[in-house]
Amino acid sequence: MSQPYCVRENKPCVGWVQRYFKDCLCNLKDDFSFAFGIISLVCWGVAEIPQIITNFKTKSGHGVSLLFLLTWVAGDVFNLVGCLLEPATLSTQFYTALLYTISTLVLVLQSVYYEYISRWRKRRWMKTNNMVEDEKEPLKPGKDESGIPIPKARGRTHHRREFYYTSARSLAGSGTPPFRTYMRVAKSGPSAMALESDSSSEDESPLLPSKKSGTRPWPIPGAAASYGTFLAASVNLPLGSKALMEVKTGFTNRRLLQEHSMEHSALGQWLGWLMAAIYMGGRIPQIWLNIKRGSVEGLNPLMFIFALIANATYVASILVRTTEWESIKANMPWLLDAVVCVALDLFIILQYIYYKYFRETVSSDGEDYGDYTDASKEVKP
Ligand SMILES: NC(=[NH2+])NCCC[C@H](N)C(=O)O
Repeated sequence: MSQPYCVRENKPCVGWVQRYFKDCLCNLKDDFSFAFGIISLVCWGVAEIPQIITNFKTKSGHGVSLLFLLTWVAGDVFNLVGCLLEPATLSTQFYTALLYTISTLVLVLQSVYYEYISRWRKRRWMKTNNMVEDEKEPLKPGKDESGIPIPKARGRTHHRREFYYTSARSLAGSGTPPFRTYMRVAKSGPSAMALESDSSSEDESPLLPSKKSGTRPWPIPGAAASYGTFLAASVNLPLGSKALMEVKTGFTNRRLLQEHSMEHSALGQWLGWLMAAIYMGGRIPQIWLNIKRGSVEGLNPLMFIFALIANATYVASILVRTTEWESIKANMPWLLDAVVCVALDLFIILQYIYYKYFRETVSSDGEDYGDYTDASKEVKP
């Protein structure tokens, strides 16, 4: 097989880059573009690790919106397929997509574990314990119970706090869900989701006294379902369509596709735009969660700092490579998405600074999940 060659520069491509990334670096612009691509790849590679560690330390995933993570996963799928089909995308783009899909899956699984599986196990354990206790003791209101501001308890995020301030007996009543908890009509769209207040990660409102009972039912990811409906409806998934066949064929060989780029780039573009819409919309649940809680505890800002750098260098890698309109146009969904995400991540980082340093009443040891230790200050009226 002949060594790929830079025609204009009259020299061979950079060997290892060609070998591992199937990319031909011919000049300084290409080198810079590739370097930016690698920075982006590394940043995405590490971006989610701080959050995974924070979740692990707090044994919770309440700081990050699960909906946000799910939109990442959904966008990642379109991104991967779009990158495969669109020849104008760089190979670093594809590898970056592969890398963050994997780390996001880890983060999603971890959050689901802490927020649902582990909580469910705790609740089961509590129930069993309460039943045993109820058999031993006659029913009488505990003296602490009257002083407990149950409606203000922040429930899910602070399940440890619940254990301290909510009596075993009041927890035992939690089998009865608050009114309408289970009979939720699926609403679509972020605003509808925002109105939901008693399920999923987005259910903390520490600043406003809640009208609902302090005892909490097993959380159903209602908002997740609503938002999923919204996303599914807005992207109009191409299942069973001719497009799916094209994707199947496309997977077989990216090189082959490049030869027939005109045939397939339309689908690649289409998937790219779907990806962009999903990614851009995905930040909304996180921004909303922060606003609703009036707090950023449990959220690791490093994830958004890395994401910001990763998105910025991603844009740079594309724009430094070429300023030809044709290529920029083909990369438009990826460019626009990354630019908008930079702005949204900046917003989230500013939100973090605001809530952490200007609004947060709890002073912790510098860790944003430290409020568990100081829960009484927030819970007591
Ligand atoms: N699973 C991921 N980290 N996906 C990366 C998403 C990239 C997209 N530009 C965003 O910032 O949302």
